[in-house]
Amino acid sequence: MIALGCDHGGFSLKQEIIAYLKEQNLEFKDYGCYNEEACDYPVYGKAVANAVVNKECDKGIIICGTGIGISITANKVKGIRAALCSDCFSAEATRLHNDANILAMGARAIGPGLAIKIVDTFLNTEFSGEDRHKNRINQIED
Ligand SMILES: O=C[C@H](O)[C@H](O)[C@H](O)COP(=O)(O)O
Repeated sequence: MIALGCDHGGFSLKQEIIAYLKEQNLEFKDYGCYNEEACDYPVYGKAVANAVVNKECDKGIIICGTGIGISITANKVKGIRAALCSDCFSAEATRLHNDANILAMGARAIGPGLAIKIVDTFLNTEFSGEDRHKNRINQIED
């Protein structure tokens, strides 16, 4: 189950991602926002982060204008490793090395075509499980 969240700046890209997830028969829960009316990204970043740490969802995807505010918010929640990605290399590397559990993107920074590729890469790359990476993740948790 994938948790989705955005602010008004990310709403339209989130709709594109929802269409893609439906096409792929992937289950998701949408934690808002639900329209383009101005709102505050911390509300939705926190909701998705909580859904992931509480194990209601396995991974999260969060979007705001830049992806920055909403990723800063999510990373305040213990256990969250949110990665702001605007390329597929980073999306793959953050799964392999950081076992990132939330993908953040900036809807004003990248287009929907690239965003979908990034989502696909993020969701289809497993953590490498290598000891050096586990050790570093443990240090983050500490
Ligand atoms: O990091 C913050 C996000 O990019 C927000 O989406 C952005 O600050 C919203 O800006 P505005 O309220 O001017 O639409």
